[in-house]
Amino acid sequence: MSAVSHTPRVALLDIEGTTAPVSFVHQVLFPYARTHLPHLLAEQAHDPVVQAELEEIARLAPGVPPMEQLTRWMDADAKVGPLKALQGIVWGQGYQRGELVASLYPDVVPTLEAWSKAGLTLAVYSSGSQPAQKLIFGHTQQGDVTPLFSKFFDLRVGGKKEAESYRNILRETGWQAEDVLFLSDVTAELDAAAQAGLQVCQIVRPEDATVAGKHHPVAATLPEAAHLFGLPDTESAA
Ligand SMILES: CSCCC(=O)C(=O)COP(=O)(O)O
Ligand SMILES: [Mg+2]
Repeated sequence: MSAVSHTPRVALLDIEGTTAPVSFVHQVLFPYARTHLPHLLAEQAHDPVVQAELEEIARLAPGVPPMEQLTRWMDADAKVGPLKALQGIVWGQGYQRGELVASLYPDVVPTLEAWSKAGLTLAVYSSGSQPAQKLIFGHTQQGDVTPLFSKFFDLRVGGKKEAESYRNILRETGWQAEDVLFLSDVTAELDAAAQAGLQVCQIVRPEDATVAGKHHPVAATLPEAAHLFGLPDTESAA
């Protein structure tokens, strides 16, 4: 049974819990950043990009030593611009050294290839910084899959639990709200996107023990979401 009367033209995808396993983000990426951020701050504090983020930390948390503030944010899994930007820089060094390779759920690349082939526009909206998004999709076990995506949105459009952020994405792209399908594991993000008029689907991955909400269509994988929304899945595109 289809969940919609209007077939989406754009798929806007979350990362953690939707395209990349929560375990990869929390057990590989976050610990890697926690280990390497002190060295980045010690060695590259005068790099203009790092310096700009340190200034932003000082503005948000006056008087708190920057590494202490970053640790507080990491402990709280806070989605804050300077933390996300600096994590992205550290991850970039990790991918470059071959110490990080990104894991995606196995259904992601085949399904996105099928959607792209069918003419869908694909885009990412994650709390991870735009450079970090390009890094994760640029260094997957399946190679560089960034060419699948037309747009990468991060916290610069606003937080993912605020409807205004999705309106900002619509304004920036000219997409019609009803043409866009937002896929995420987090119900508060789906509530905000739905409030802005987007179609939404919760991705509930059994391996991540995601809890299904009551108000939005639910799928365990991207091919399952494809069936709900009248999109091609891997098999029908082959
Ligand atoms: C770019 S991968 C790391 C994602 C990240 O830093 C994060 O906080 C998870 O955010 P998402 O919006 O993808 O759930
Ligand atoms: Mg998520």
